[in-house]
Amino acid sequence: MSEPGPVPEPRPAAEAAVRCTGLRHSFGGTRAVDGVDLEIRPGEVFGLLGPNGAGKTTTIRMITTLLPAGAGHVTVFGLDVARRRMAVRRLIGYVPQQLSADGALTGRENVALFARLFDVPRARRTGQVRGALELVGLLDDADRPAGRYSGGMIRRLELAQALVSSPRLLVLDEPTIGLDPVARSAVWDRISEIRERTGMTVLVTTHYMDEAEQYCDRVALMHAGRLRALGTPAELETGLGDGSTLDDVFRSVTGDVLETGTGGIRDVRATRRTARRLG
Ligand SMILES: Nc1ncnc2c1ncn2[C@@H]1O[C@H](COP(=O)(O)OP(=O)(O)OP(=O)(O)O)[C@@H](O)[C@H]1O
Repeated sequence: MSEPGPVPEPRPAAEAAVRCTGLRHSFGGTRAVDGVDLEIRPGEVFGLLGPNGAGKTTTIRMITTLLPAGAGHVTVFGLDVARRRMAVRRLIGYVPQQLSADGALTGRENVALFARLFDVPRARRTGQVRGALELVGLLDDADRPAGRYSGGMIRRLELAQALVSSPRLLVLDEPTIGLDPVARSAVWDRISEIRERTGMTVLVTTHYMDEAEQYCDRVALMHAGRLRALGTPAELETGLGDGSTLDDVFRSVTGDVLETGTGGIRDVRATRRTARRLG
């Protein structure tokens, strides 16, 4: 009988982009994430939907290595997040909800800063910075201070910062919150175009069900730390009956109302968080 060999490295190409198994995290007595099983396919735009406090950001922070899993397991392109933290980070571009652009620097300088932070080789930096700005449609404004950008332009600048290291997985936490409808669709159009041009996998959280319906390949509806439904928007809506919307699906699986109420889907707190940015 042969000796057991070393544990082989997972095969990245055949792997799911993200796989969460029995994922949990508590803050004191609050179960923020309470047993999430989830698989995101390479190349899809996957939406994690739910009201404030549902556990979306906590889930994303565990996937992006920023928070250790309380229990359960996460892999990103086959790499175990707990054991291969730095390798996983190199595969991910992350745009958090909080401000990450510096208003005193130009758009180009902001993206160049991220290129250095993410160790883009010096010889490739100028080209990668230009390429990322081009992908988000900011080349013409690249040399203006970011403090003069509109809210939508800042969101696109943050996208460019996350894209500059050519990640395989782009993670966006509420990319359109606080933006007017025109800026919101401009951000989504860029996300769709980036996915088409690069084949990147995109994981996005959003409060806006209409955006998820239009732009996500599949969605998971999250409530009180658990996933309550998962599928394509059309599958979920058809499952409930003709003419149903994702809001209806959410209401039917959680018994909760999306649009109003405490912690409701249109909570203005998060909107203010964005409105204050660069102010
Ligand atoms: N650092 C923390 N300390 C204590 N409790 C926290 C912390 N972060 C999140 N929570 C709690 O965990 C739960 C899930 O929060 P989380 O931020 O993951 O939800 P969310 O769906 O992303 O909502 P939001 O859109 O408001 O960010 C909430 O009850 C929240 O109050």
